[in-house]
Amino acid sequence: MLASVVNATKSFGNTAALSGINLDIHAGEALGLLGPNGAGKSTLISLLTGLRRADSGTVELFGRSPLDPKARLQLGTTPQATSVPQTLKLRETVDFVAAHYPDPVPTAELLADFGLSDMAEKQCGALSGGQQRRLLVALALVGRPRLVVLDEPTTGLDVDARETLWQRLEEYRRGGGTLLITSHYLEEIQALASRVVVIDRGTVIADGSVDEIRSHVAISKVSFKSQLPASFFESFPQAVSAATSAKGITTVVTQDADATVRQLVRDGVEFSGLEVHAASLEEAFLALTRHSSEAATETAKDPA
Ligand SMILES: Nc1ncnc2c1ncn2[C@@H]1O[C@H](COP(=O)(O)OP(=O)(O)OP(=O)(O)O)[C@@H](O)[C@H]1O
Repeated sequence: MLASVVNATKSFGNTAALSGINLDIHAGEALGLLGPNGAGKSTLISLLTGLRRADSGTVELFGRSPLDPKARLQLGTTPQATSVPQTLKLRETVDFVAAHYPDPVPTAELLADFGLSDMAEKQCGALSGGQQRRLLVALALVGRPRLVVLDEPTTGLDVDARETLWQRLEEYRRGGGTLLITSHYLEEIQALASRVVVIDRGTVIADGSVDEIRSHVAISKVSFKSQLPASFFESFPQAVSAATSAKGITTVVTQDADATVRQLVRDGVEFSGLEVHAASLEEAFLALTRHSSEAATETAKDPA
């Protein structure tokens, strides 16, 4: 195990950012951390990277305290909203960070990997927003870290730039690296993560592969064209809702797609263009976090 958080709490004044959270990070995995705004993701990362201390509980990084420089030497990180030194050249910036590590990636190689070779002699202040993000992720990798922690690494990047960064991160992982990443882009988590942890209100509410997280929310969508009104399908067994789009496509949200399709046939419904979709990661995520906040509201309303 590379890192562990056991029963950690962290409050800021009266706000409990983390309330007894547990998390293990295993070598070689790409762990995607998901959660709504304010769920506690950045706070959790700040404990793991030694930027803050937990109020209670234990946090270990490579079997040591995350505050121990020996642990931090094996860690690469790009915190949310970091900026680059405006007047240093790119090459100087990479050299400077590389000098902290025993066996850094050579500067020219790293800049080439991230498509920044042409900019090597330019000042960092001249970089576009997307190039800055690329440089920051490159800097997280310069020390050949065992674990890379990235808090929303591709926010604000266009699709091409994002996909280029994903490729670099995949290569890092194929080379034996471990990744912890938060993102508001669910397709990013879907593309990169081998395991997904959903946190809400400072605790873990789901932990599994992308498919497992989706299956927590046993919901599918059955779509087709028919002449019947959507309300006809609402009474189907296991149906949750039904609606017809402007294009005349009816979508039945159901807890059992097979039962819905069997019922269509049994009722002799004339349908065409049948499609069945599993819930997306986004739908699963929304359902999980909505459920968790509704439960919390219920508890607050009824303290008994
Ligand atoms: N320095 C701070 N001072 C006071 N409150 C804080 C501080 N840092 C975080 N919080 C509070 O702790 C809670 C968790 O915040 P955190 O930044 O960890 O969430 P997050 O999941 O990273 O959110 P986001 O997705 O918006 O980045 C929030 O209620 C936030 O307002």
